Amino acid sequence: MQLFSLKRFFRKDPRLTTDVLADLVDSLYAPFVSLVLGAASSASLTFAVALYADLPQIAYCSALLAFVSCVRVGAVLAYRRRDRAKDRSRAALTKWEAIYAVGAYAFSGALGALDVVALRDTNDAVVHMLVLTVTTGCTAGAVVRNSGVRHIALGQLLFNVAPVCAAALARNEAAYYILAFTFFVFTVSAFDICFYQSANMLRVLYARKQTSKLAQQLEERNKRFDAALNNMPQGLCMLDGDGRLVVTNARVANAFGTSAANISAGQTIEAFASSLQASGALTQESADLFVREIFVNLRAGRTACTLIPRRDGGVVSATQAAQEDGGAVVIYEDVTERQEAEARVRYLATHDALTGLPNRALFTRLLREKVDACRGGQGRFSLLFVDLDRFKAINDTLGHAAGDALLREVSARLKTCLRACDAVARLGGDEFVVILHDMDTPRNAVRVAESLLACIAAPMPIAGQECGVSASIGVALYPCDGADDETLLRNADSAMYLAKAEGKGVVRLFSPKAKTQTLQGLTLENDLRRAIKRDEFLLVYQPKRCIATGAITGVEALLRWRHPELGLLPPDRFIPIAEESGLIVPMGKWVMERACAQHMAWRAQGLGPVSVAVNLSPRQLYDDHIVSDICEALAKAGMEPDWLELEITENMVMQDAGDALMVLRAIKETGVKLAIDDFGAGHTSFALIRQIPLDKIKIDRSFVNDILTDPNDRAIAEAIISLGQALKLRVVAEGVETEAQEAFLREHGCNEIQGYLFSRPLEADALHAFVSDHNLGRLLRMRDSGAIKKSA
Ligand SMILES: Nc1nc2c(ncn2[C@@H]2O[C@@H]3COP(=O)(O)O[C@H]4[C@@H](O)[C@H](n5cnc6c(=O)[nH]c(N)nc65)O[C@@H]4COP(=O)(O)O[C@H]3[C@H]2O)c(=O)[nH]1
Repeated sequence: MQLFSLKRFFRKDPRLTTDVLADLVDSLYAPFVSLVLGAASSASLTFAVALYADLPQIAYCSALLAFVSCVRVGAVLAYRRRDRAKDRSRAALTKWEAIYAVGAYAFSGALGALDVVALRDTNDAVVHMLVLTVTTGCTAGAVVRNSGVRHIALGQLLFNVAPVCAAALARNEAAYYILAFTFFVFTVSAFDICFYQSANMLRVLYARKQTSKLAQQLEERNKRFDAALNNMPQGLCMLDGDGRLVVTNARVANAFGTSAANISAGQTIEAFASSLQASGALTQESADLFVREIFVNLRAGRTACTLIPRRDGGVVSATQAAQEDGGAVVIYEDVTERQEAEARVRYLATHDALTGLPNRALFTRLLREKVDACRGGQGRFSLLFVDLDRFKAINDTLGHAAGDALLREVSARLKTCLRACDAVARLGGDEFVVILHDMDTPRNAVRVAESLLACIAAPMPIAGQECGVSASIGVALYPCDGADDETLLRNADSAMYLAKAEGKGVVRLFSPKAKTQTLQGLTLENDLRRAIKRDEFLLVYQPKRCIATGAITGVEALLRWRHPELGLLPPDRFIPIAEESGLIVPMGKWVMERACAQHMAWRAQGLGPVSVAVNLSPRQLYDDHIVSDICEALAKAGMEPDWLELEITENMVMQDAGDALMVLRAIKETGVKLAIDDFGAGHTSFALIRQIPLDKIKIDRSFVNDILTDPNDRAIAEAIISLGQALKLRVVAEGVETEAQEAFLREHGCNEIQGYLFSRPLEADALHAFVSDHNLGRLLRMRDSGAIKKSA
């Protein structure tokens, strides 16, 4: 069927790509020698025939043949000289194919003409034989040579053979009929060969193109694979089922901190492990683990991850994934940093970052384990709840960095004072807890707790200054003060609360009383939160008297709390709670506003010039809004600032020469007066006092109390008065109860006194009446003594 499918034979393959067309055109022009030799031999032979037959028409044909051959040789030379790079377009190729086809058809036409002339014009059998030999040879050559381009091969076949057959039949002789038939058979066979050769050549060309395309794709894929392999952050090894490295990258060596020379494809995993060991990357043990795990996973065909310790302390993770062919892919990664980070996270989850002590979470676990271990009479222990006294004030005064340093110092001291078997933890803030192993009697537990107190109380250098801090400790014993961890901790906390309530800096054992006190403390704090809104606070005012003139110069506003159930509470019952909880800030603001308003109310009622003093707490001093709060209180009342006096305590400025001074100067700039309260009780350096913009010093009540009997107190009082005089500050003595005390103070140059001698703190109306009476009495005394007349 193929043989007679002429349409198909002539049709160009639709898949014919430009590349393949180029190869086909090349196949036409490439056999140069055969073309030259074929042309030369056929031309010379036909010339010889022409001479032999002595027929000019044969000579013309052979001349035409020679001419066409020369043109064809020229075309081949031109094709070979062309610029291949530019001349690869489909149009150019089609042009060259057409040039070749014209040459081939012309050559065959000339040959066919020769055959017709020879068979028609002569009966010489030798001429016929020579001409037909040339035709047969050229036809066979053309079919073989041009079979890549079928229409050229077929065209030549037809142009060569058809004239022979026609001329042979025209002779009307039996022998020439046979000749025509033979040529016909030859044509059909040549046709078949041409078809086969053509198809085969196309197949080969397509296959070659496909192969080169695949090779190119493979090369590109390999390049991509290599790029991916060498640029991935992890090391990769592909192993065959026998544990031999098939593929690997340089990162494997990096992960083990060794050179890439130690690893190569084709190596067994044992050889690889040995080279890692020899290079010092792995210990013998790690190398064994490295090989063992790979084979275990290979055999089980499972995916698994192994951590391989390096000799330098690093860790490499090997994640092995099984492959279908029995091999595996292993990803090696240096996870040293990740492991360290995880360890750090684990550490931080259980330890306090500031002090390095176990945190609440770890301590809760330790305490629970301890209780479990001691359950059923298996053991006893003590739990201490340690809370620093006035830590918040210290933190606020000296700053957080100093507070942190103090906490670190305290935890270091606690650790040093305890045995290795005891445990200490920081619950948060300034709260520490201690488990005293085997400490089963109250006496022993208290003894250790007191030694901790002493240890904490020793002066510590914080922020470049000697700082003294005390702590309160509550003690609960297992199992008598709590059979489970929560109860025990709660009871130790209650005992600590009792220690705070009973003066701070002491140790208290848990008792039902401690529990009640704690409950009261907590209840008070809750009540305190609501007290401002419910208007439960009130101010009382204690007058101050000028020693020289006897006039009331000012009053000190003192806070009281009218508790709905507990009645009137003095400040020492609630100020410490307010300080601890921070409620002192809004409370202090309320006091300032109320005192200013009262001062203006008295003035409106005709009371003479009486300044009003208000106590400031450390928390207030370091509150960002203190200056604006002062201005607001003055503005609300419409009061001039120099009638308001703010009393700060010595401790508030004791250890800070920076922040405290800055705030105090800003306060002073508002125009209010500043007094230092309880002077002498702290450790303020005289150098520091000089830097504070003060107006007044108040001698602490504790010195005034025994001023006549205790030489030390007397010396201190005298020194304070001298200091005040030297710094040109007014000196006020607090807590003056007797005339003898007043006489002493007068004699030594003290300016003012405050105390029960002439007045307790009074409510606003009572104070108004007191000052009016006092002034009236004074006027009368002055008139009686003639002082008024004299001055008038
Ligand atoms: N034994 C005796 N005591 C006398 C005598 N004269 C006065 N006092 C008492 O001494 C305290 C003087 O106040 P302070 O030193 O500022 O000491 C105050 C002050 O530090 C604090 N406080 C009172 N009100 C406030 C306030 O509004 N804000 C702040 N932050 N603290 C306040 O509470 C402390 C105690 O205040 P109060 O209980 O009112 O006690 C007052 C007063 O009643 C006397 O002759 N003999």
